[in-house]
Amino acid sequence: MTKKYIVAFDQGTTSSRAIVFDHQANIVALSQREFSQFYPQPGWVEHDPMEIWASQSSTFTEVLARAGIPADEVAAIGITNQRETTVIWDKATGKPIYNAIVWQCRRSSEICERLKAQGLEEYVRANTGLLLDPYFSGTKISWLLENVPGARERAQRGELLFGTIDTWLVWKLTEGKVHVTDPTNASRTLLFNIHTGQWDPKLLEALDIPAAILPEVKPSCAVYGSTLIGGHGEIKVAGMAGDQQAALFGQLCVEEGMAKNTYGTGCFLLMHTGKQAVRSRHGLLTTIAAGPGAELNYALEGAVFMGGATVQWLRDELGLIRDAQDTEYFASKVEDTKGVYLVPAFVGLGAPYWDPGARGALFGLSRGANRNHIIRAALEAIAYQSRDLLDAMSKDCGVSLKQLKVDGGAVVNDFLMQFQADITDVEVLRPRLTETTAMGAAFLAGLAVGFWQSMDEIKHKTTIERRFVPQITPEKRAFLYAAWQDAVARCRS
Ligand SMILES: Nc1ncnc2c1ncn2[C@@H]1O[C@H](COP(=O)(O)OP(=O)(O)O)[C@@H](O)[C@H]1O
Ligand SMILES: O=P(O)(O)OC[C@H](O)CO
Repeated sequence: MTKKYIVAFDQGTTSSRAIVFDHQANIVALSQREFSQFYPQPGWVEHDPMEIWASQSSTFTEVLARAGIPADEVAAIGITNQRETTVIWDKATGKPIYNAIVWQCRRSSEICERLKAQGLEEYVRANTGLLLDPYFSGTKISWLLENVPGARERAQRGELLFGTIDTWLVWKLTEGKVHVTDPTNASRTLLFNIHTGQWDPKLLEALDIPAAILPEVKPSCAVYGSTLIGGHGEIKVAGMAGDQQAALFGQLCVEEGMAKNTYGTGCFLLMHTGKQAVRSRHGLLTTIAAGPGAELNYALEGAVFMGGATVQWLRDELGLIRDAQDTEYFASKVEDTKGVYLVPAFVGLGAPYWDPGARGALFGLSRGANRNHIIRAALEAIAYQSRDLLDAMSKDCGVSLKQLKVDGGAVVNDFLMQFQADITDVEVLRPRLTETTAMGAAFLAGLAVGFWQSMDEIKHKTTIERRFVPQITPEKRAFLYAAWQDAVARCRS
């Protein structure tokens, strides 16, 4: 049977998606399932790993049915995933010992403070490119080993395995045969030395994590194993990257200085820095970029925790909208926010502030402020936070970006994209296919199995659908942004 398709699994924070791509990198079919979010305490966020697997595997069956293709026409499955989210499971039974601790979860703040007190921050910064913040997997693993009864002893006896979601999915797909991750995901764990490309023994010791629970690290573009999931023989599992690095690759930002911003649950601005691991002096992270080869490439990254999730908050907690897309309609009904600013520091602030103790606030309410102003302020907050990242990146690199490639669920919102261009004074480029995260995973998988032969072949497979050009005056931009900075300052812990 000729292999005509690549399927990408895009396991995000709010939903699991499976997308079938053909040889032209067109989307043939898509299937998506949301899954449960658990908030057991303020600032804590969990997922059920079994529900993640069930939602992801069912999207595969569904997407093949929608595309009307048999599983044996699939050349490979590529994987991209929410990063940092931590699962520990029993090697023999496959049962998770606890829920997955999600990247947004703040429960390991105290462990971070402990490590800071031990003077570890500089070592972490220099060797992992990260900071001591509960965002990253390492302290989530420590929390699980400290708090789940018997976990440390079981880990020491070699009975448990750790994985981020990529690792968990490959392990499930291969029925427990393959325990693997890639450098982009490994570089988010706090345990991976981004210069040597190995797990770092000093950090494993400091966090008291047995090396035996860690997966093997293989290149992002490689064949990891095969799966019987489609029920029609073996399909290769090949190519994986954390979702932000997959989006960078899917946007074909593969050379120094190329950048993209993804608007999903969070917002993630990444700039490729080639073979150079640039150290930020303005609150950004150094991370590994995905590429077609085995050599390590790097990126600078700014991560904002509440991007599209701010819109979910308007919908689920305030009941101001019924659907995320309603925000565009309501925000456009008013000329401005009437001075209302929302700082969505609901789980603290990420880059460039790194303030886990900050909390959200709504400022500037007057008697005439209504739902439209609050909704507009929520969308503007997403763009303001992205400007914070862009400014930090410009300071680190000494150059200002003129163009920004965008992707992710929220970029369909024209109001948001226009405001982003206005407030940053940068041209915002929206691609024809905004599923660039999945496309990045598909490219990695397709290159790994020879479905596509080279970067040259995939280079022309993405096109721009719309350019958003800045339209406000420099004075207005400066006025609006100064008030945002003031609002952020008032939310700091
Ligand atoms: N039209 C829209 N306007 C603003 N936000 C939107 C819109 N559509 C979706 N979103 C937001 O985008 C996010 C979903 O994007 P997605 O890329 O699927 O996220 P993830 O990969 O993190 O699960 C949600 O947080 C949702 O609130
Ligand atoms: O699920 P997303 O797309 O918001 O991405 C989550 C990030 O990978 C967290 O670092």
